[in-house]
Amino acid sequence: MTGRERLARRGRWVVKIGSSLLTNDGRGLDQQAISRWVEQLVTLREAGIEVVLVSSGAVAEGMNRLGWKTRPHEVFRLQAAAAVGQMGLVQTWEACFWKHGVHTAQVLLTHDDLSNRKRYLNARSTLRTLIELGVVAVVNENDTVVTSEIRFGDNDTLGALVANAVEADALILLTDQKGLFTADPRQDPNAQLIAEARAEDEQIQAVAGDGGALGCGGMITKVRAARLAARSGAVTVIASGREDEVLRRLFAGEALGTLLTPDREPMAARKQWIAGHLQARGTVMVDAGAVRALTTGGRSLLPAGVLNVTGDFSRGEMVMVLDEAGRVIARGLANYGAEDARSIMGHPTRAIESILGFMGEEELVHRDNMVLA
Ligand SMILES: Nc1ncnc2c1ncn2[C@@H]1O[C@H](COP(=O)(O)OP(=O)(O)O)[C@@H](O)[C@H]1O
Ligand SMILES: N[C@@H](CCC(=O)OP(=O)(O)O)C(=O)O
Repeated sequence: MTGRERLARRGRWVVKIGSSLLTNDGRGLDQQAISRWVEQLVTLREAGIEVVLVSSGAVAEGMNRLGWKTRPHEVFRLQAAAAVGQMGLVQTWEACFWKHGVHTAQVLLTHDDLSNRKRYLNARSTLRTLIELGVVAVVNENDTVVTSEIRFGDNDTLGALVANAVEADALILLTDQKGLFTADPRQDPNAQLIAEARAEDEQIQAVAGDGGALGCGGMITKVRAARLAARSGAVTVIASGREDEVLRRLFAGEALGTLLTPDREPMAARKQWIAGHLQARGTVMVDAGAVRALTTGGRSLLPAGVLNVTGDFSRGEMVMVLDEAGRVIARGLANYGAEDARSIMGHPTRAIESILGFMGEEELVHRDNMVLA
């Protein structure tokens, strides 16, 4: 399946919208553009895509509200502007989504939140819970508390780390250019659009230049973000947010913008990411039939094959799957928390609803979320 076709499947997208787009090149929040993106995001959700939004623009909108014409250099001024502008950003997103009956949530993150293991897991769990609740998280950097040394600065990197945390299928970076060009089109009118490349390709790093007056990082940070996102198997698209119906058309598989793909098969990358970044919070002991189904049949783990559950894990957390001798045969993300898992273990799938009072997934651990030992 090509990267473009993958976009046309149900899945999870992290959509990042840059400052220059959101603030209409610094003239204030572009309410019309924002409501058009929201309409498209709502359509995607209806088509089964789970959406997390990364919204820049706090500093640019703060500057606009404070009447500042040039971006200050002092961190404390940037932080003050961000604090002012963030109010406008979240108000606008919330009002637009609410017209469609969709709840939003403000999530402000720092570098520490995503590099410290415990906080990373907390942030991941909050984001995943919001997704499950059908709420659109509107993520930005927590500009008012970060110091210059630990700032992301640009939201491309933040978008990629959020894509890792929620194991997204796609990172969509909407910006003011049609995609990545062979040179900065602001400087070189002959620059050509690159339709597709490997995220790891050294050459695309070389052609990416820095940003405009309002944005931070330019294409350099977008290309780096694509490499980061590829670690957990996400494809990245850099496309113009000004293109009519850009999100709907990408979902329809249209070749818009620049597609940057992981070198490894996305599922393998994603599984490796899960295995390397999450700690097991419990164990699930399974019978010989389940061991065979998992190891030689490439199947998911159903509650029927489970003999014992230990630990106190929540839905979405990692568990170790053990055989009857206590050997680890796999690790994977549990679809049910420990208590529910204990209730349904040993029971056929059709009994889940009557035992728990609701029906979640058929599997206790889906094979896509499982890495064999
Ligand atoms: N090779 C390139 N292709 C396209 N744009 C480039 C390239 N190199 C540098 N740029 C610049 O990157 C800018 C987009 O980045 P940026 O200003 O940070 O926007 P955003 O706020 O969307 O992150 C473009 O306006 C463009 O001038
Ligand atoms: N957190 C900052 C984002 C900085 C920024 O401009 O990022 P970007 O537009 O992604 O280059 C803000 O909201 O202003």
